Amino acid sequence: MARLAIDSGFLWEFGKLNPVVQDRVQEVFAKFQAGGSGINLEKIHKGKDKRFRSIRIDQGHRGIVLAPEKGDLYLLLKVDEHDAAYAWAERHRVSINEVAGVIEVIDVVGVEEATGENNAIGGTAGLFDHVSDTELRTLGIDEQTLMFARSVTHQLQLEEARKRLGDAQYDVLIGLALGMTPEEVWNEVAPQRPMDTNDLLAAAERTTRRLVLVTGPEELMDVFRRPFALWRVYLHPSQLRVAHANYGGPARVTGGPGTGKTVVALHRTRHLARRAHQDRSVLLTTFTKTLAGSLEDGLRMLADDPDLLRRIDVRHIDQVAYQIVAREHGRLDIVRGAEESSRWADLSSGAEAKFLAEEWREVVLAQGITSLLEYQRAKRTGRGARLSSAAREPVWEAIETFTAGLRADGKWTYETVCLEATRLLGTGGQQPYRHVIVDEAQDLSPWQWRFLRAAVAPGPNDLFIAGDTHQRIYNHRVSLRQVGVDVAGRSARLKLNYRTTAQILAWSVGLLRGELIDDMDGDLDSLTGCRSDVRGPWPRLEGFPTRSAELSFIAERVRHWLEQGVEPNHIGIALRSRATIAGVVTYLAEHGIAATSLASEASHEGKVLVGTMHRMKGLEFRCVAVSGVAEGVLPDGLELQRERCLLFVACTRAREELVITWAGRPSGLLPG
Ligand SMILES: Nc1ncnc2c1ncn2[C@@H]1O[C@H](COP(=O)(O)OP(=O)(O)OP(=O)(O)O)[C@@H](O)[C@H]1O
Repeated sequence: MARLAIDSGFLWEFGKLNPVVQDRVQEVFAKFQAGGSGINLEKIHKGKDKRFRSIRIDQGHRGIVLAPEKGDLYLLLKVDEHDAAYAWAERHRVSINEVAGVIEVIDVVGVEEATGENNAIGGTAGLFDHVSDTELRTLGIDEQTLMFARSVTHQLQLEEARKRLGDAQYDVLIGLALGMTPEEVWNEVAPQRPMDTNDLLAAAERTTRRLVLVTGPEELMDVFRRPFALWRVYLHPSQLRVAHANYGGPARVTGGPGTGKTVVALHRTRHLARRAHQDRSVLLTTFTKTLAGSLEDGLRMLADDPDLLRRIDVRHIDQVAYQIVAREHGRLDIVRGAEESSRWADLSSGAEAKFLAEEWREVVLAQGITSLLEYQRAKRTGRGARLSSAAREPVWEAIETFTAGLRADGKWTYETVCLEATRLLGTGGQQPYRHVIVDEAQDLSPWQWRFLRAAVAPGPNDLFIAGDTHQRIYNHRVSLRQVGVDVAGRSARLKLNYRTTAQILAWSVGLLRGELIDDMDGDLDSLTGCRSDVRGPWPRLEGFPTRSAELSFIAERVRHWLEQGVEPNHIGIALRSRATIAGVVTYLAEHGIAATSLASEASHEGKVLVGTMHRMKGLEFRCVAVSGVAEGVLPDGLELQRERCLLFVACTRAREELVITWAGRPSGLLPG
């Protein structure tokens, strides 16, 4: 039975194939792995690597495989339409990097072209003039890449050629370009142990960044079933470092959209659970039920050992707090939005009632205020007109009446549940968790943070926080230090986006207009350095005179994507308001496209998914239409920032294609 190592490029192509061809690929390679008859490996005469063979998938498609000179390990490198697959084989070569010992797939024609282009432009000083040829060779740079390196005068040229170079050689060059000394680079890239660089299997085992080794048919099928879920098996070194680090206290990971923060949170959860001893001692949590559900799905893809899973609790924060309080008080009667508003309205009229509700959340709860005196001393930044100390007295009284009313009626809001849970944990209650991992941390409220802080004993690896303040879609502005979470010196940032094309990412980052947003730790944060290696079309922006013309365009686009073989539930339509979802679902149905609301509990299989921008948080689709981005009254200040972030979140859900549409005039949020 042949052993197979599947290259990430192969899986990426596979994931994009029409499902019928995908089935055929699976069949062929399952047979191949089993040593089946009728599978022919054909030599590729013009291939750049004499070990390349082509394998027939169907009439129109070919796979490219590297057949070993000795041993039984085959590398699956490429699957594509006939001509594209052959063209690939005529450009690429596979080699083992002498220093790092990993397998590199190099676009040798591309590197030659890039060298020629750079030389034609010329330039004053070479970027690597300070490093000698010998030093470059010692670091594992091959002769062709050496010539390329000598042609580079600007870091951008290196970035542009990144996809063409071998991974390990790119790492060396970028390290040097960023000012590391050859010794420092050597310490980063060279493994500690000596190794045999002729052994393909050993090299494949070391190439965890881009190769997945499969030993049996089940593993092969599992990899094919989830072609985009490569993160399960390999992490980028920068991700792995964070996921497996040993931290003296709270730590966090930040990074732009799609950089793998959730993936790191999942790996860290598994890592800590493997070392934990008690059931339910590791909490993986976030701020909504939907997101907790997708964390649970992700975790199940990563771990199937029931003993390990038992040690992990995956629930959203309100639910965790609810259980702690319910243990003490029995079933809780939770007051929802409308009833809460009417309770405020009983205390005051119209705008005043709304003001009271906001004052309670944004000042009193946010700062953990428990007395009139504290309230009178409190800062009310961002809350509009000043309130004198005397004017605060009746406000405080009204808030106290509201909370006392809830207590008297045996009713709760999720906020009061959270406060009570924190109180119970503080009064002798034992901290229920050894480790808490929080995803989408930017949207937690201060009272939820205080609760989490109380739910885990301070100590090594107590809290791990993943989030991106550019994706904050609710109003909470938290200073981690003020809620007792100090991540100083334990913060890492991820920069490589794995989800979105460079075009979608760049355009979406433009929506934020370079806005600097707080980093929850007293500083400002920007998305500088966040990048993607995958290319694709630029987002399409389309305005229409009427809403029905807009919907007709969306239906046409969706149909086009479906015809391209994109599965219906890999297509998402994002809307600003919940009220418009049903209309879009019906419109698509009337035009022969099965669709459903993202919020629907029924199966999403075979249906295009329509949802609010809020609901899209944390999800991803191959193709996304953001609809209804029309002119409207734009708020200002923080509200405006939040609207921008929301549109940014919706747009960065798209892996490959993004369209933005509106009827009438475009929204002022779009770049002019
Ligand atoms: N090392 C990796 N290799 C391959 N794919 C990866 C890797 N890390 C992440 N991904 C993929 O990138 C996508 C985004 O990852 P993830 O959802 O963890 O990012 P995120 O930073 O949490 O995003 P967001 O902030 O936008 O919600 C996912 O499809 C994930 O499978």
